[in-house]
Amino acid sequence: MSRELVATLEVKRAAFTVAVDIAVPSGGCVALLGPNGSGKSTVLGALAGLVPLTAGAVRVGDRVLDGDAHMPPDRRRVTLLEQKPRLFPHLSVADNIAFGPIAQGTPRREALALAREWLRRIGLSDVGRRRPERLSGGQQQRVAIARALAAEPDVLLLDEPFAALDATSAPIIRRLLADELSRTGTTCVLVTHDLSDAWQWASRCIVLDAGRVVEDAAPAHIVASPATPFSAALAGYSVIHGRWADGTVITDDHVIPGDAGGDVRDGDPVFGAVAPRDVGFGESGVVADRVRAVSVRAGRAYVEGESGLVAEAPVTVDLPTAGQSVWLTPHRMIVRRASVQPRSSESRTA
Ligand SMILES: Nc1ncnc2c1ncn2[C@@H]1O[C@H](COP(=O)(O)OP(=O)(O)OP(=O)(O)O)[C@@H](O)[C@H]1O
Repeated sequence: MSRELVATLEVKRAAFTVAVDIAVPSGGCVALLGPNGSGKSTVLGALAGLVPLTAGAVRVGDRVLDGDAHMPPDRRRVTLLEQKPRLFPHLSVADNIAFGPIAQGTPRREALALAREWLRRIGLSDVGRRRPERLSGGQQQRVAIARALAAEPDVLLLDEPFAALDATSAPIIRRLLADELSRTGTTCVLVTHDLSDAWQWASRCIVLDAGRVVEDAAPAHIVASPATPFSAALAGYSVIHGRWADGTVITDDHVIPGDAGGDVRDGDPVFGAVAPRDVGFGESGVVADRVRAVSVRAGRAYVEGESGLVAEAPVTVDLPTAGQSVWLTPHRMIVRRASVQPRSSESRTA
């Protein structure tokens, strides 16, 4: 049975409009990324049937969820898992997990046996009779995952499911969810602010800005060659904004050489993406800068200039301090037009 998700969404929320096409192959995962307020949760709400479409259609396999008619959320076999577990407070943990199967017609005794099996799988066998309020946040999120998957949805929508978890719970829950998604072959859309999660889970990343798709590419492509300032910053590059002229990016204060694609013309607004490892610093160089901050991580130092450039260096060298003048030299800067249309060469499908 195919669980391919194909959606063409248009949603208007007051002055805000989302217009997005999404296709996720059966059992696959697509990541939705974008700045705050770009429309990611609205897209998930629309797919779940919680936010009405102004126009468009949603299909999973051969089942039409939106189009000529609107299928209500509880019949769509599409489950939304958010940052907060949102368990039913008046039901026991086991009854929370059994809720979906019972609603779908599974006899109560059988559904509770299923819930016990899920509790064993998530390492919480001894808490089935408790109310959710007596569990920690991480335990509640594990139960929320079990409740979501026990209902055997065709599509699981994940809205930053790891964001509220501590450093101990997060990897356990990541692993649990990854195992269960691959075991059950559930199709998945993941909203995240973490490119590592997108890299690990998704075959494609769709980047939204102001309700429209501005980038649609494989995670590896976004890491190597980000097409928007947002994804460049997400991938760990320093981002410089300016205008392109004579092989350089001209900012208010600096002139920085870069490598632009053929579609960039003199005078175009552009952004440059520079990896810290590609920036040197010293007493002479390309950009006369002032040190904003110096940080140290895993034996490497990061010298951040007021220009926005960051230089990586060994901690053994004589490091400058904040406020000190320094010359920064970017050896390689990817330059792209600042307002990017969706990549026409990339298919919208995953
Ligand atoms: N119930 C609502 N009524 C009207 N407008 C709304 C409603 N919910 C969200 N919006 C607007 O829709 C836009 C997109 O919001 P949305 O929550 O989808 O963004 P997001 O990308 O998920 O943001 P974040 O990363 O902060 O969670 C915002 O401008 C927001 O103000």
